[in-house]
Amino acid sequence: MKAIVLAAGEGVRCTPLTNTRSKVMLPVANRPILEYVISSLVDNGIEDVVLVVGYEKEKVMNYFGDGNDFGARITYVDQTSQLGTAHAISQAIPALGEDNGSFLVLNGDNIIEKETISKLIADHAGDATVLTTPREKVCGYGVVMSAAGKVKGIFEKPKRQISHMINTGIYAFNRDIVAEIENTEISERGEYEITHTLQNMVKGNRDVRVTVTKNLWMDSVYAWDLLDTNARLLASCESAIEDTAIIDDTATLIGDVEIGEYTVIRAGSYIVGPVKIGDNCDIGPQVTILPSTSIGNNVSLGPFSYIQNSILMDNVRVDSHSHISESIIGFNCNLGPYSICEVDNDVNIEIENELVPVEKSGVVIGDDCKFGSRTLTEAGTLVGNNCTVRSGTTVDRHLPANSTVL
Ligand SMILES: CC(=O)N[C@H]1[C@@H](OP(=O)(O)O)O[C@H](CO)[C@@H](O)[C@@H]1O
Repeated sequence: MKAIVLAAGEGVRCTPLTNTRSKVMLPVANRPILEYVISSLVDNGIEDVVLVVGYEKEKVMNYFGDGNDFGARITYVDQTSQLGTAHAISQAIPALGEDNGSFLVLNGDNIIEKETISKLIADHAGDATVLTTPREKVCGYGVVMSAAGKVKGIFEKPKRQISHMINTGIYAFNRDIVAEIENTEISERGEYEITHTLQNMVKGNRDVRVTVTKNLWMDSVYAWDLLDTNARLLASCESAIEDTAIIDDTATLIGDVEIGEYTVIRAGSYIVGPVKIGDNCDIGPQVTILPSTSIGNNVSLGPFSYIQNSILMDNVRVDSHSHISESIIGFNCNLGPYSICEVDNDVNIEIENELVPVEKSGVVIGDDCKFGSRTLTEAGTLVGNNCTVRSGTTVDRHLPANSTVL
């Protein structure tokens, strides 16, 4: 069996983190989201992967290359205009080659594990099989109604809660889906949607089946949702310390802590897992890192800094006495001494002209930002890429990319 993975979209609601890379390349537990999808395929014996790329495709292609390092054989298909999921699949099908057997389709931006798709692969029969999962809130997803294992209706982002089974965006199709896709009309959202294709098939009495997974399937709709996904993935990490790492005798490590190559943990630092720390990091002295935190490669944390439930991407530098909690700090950021990322409960974050309620929030900072000393960034603030925040200032609203706060 071969697989088509859709990885062409931007993920606009994950702004500012998706301003220079697509959502599939955002790191959680120090791996891009797409790597979890590829691994779950390879673990199920599916090595031939057609990857549909588009937005910021070079970053995807540079990371995954021909797939060899990940145990896969990857063929890339460039979707130059993003005209919907059915369009993306139709562009990719020729790259499956002569093989006329059934194939899988997956979204590249949902985190899954091996078992999530094992049952779909085993169960697929009929013309198409849709993988669903139960969710209390189905808003923003495709919703599936079924009886006796057959799909009775699939509705894209309905206004009413008509079922608790959501479409995971993972399917097994027979090759003759091509003709069905060709007959799919453009939707009211202006796209060719595979859910529309499937609904047409149901109406035409084709054999469209459903299978359910209760295994891992996580979607990060907004940037701050990555923290939940990160915590869930870290929960299954195990202690592992590379031989080349240097841990001072007076440092305390509790629970599952992963430490990469050549990383130094200096005197008096206190780390409570689950925590992942990448390669070549310089931590401490006297740094506190609490669950559930992922720290990328080449990160330095100055004395007395405190990090909790956060994601720090590669090449971040945090100076002494800084406080980062419930926050995401993008690649190559520099936070001066006494930088505070404030945390608050019940914050409403404005995004894409919508106010989104968040139970507990810190801040999200895009790539290449520079904060001077003694800055305070208020809870729920999104800072775009390449911003400069001068010493002693408070950031109390979203900053567009390339802003300077004096
Ligand atoms: C047209 C289409 O394919 N919609 C899918 C797809 O929605 P997006 O908004 O494209 O992410 O993925 C969802 C799962 O993440 C699924 O629930 C939905 O039905």
